[in-house]
Amino acid sequence: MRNHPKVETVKQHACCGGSVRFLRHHSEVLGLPAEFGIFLPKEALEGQTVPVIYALAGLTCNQETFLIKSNAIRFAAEHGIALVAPDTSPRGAGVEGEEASYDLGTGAGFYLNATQKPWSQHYRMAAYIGEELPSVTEKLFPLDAKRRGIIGHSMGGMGALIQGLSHPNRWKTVSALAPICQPSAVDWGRKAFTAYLGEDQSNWRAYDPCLLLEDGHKHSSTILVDQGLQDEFLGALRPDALEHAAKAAGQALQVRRHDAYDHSYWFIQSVIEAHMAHHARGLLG
Ligand SMILES: N[C@@H](CCC(=O)N[C@@H](CS)C(=O)NCC(=O)O)C(=O)O
Repeated sequence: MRNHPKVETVKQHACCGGSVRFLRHHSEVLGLPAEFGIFLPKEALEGQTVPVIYALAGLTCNQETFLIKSNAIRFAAEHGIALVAPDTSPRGAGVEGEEASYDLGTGAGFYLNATQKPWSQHYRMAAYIGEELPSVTEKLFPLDAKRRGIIGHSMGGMGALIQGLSHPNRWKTVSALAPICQPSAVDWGRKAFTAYLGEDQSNWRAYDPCLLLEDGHKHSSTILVDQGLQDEFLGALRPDALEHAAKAAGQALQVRRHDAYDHSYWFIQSVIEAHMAHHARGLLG
């Protein structure tokens, strides 16, 4: 692999014919050390340039969670696609109260760029996942910047939808698992947006998938969303609102609902194959 002086390999394991690694670097955007996970399929280890899917996890998770629990690696390996899994927030920013609750601060960066003190100095996950991380990983490994997909779960599903809608040229394919679809209208989003973005709700629109659609942002591909109907957070996720907003905006969207499934990675494991196939169609086709 190409050398990059600022990036340190923390752990490395052979997996599904390729390699899963956890790397630490100094993030300029976050102003802190940051860790991310990556799966490189065997094609990348052999030097071929491969497509890549960025995977955003939900509240309380870190750079390991999606790679360990989703079962995505097996299918990424079959398709010859890399996976990149960032953390869900900066770590050790030193903001008072950042460890106090599971849905604000550490583990809950909401994939946005905070504008309000004391969060604004380090809580800049939108720029991190959208700009810095792709630039770092694409310098280090043979990943194709023109064939990037993005997927996420819950808060990360919201992040994937936001990135896909607001930066359609950055991501060729988009999908989400039980995403927070209308954060401005639910407790999770209102709490986070008030803290990170302030009281003025006009500043929330750039981070709300439904409002982005209302404001004319679209992605040229069909967005795939899966949702369990026994999800304990269903009321706060609002897939119906996303469907309405997409219909009104003319955004192609497929929402698949599944009777027995909850919000956990057991649900994700059960639908991940279809998501990897969705990305493979767009990235390899
Ligand atoms: N109140 C719950 C909410 C956290 C939660 O359900 N997180 C989801 C994402 S929103 C998750 O993926 N948790 C990690 C896991 O299931 O391994 C908790 O603190 O455990």
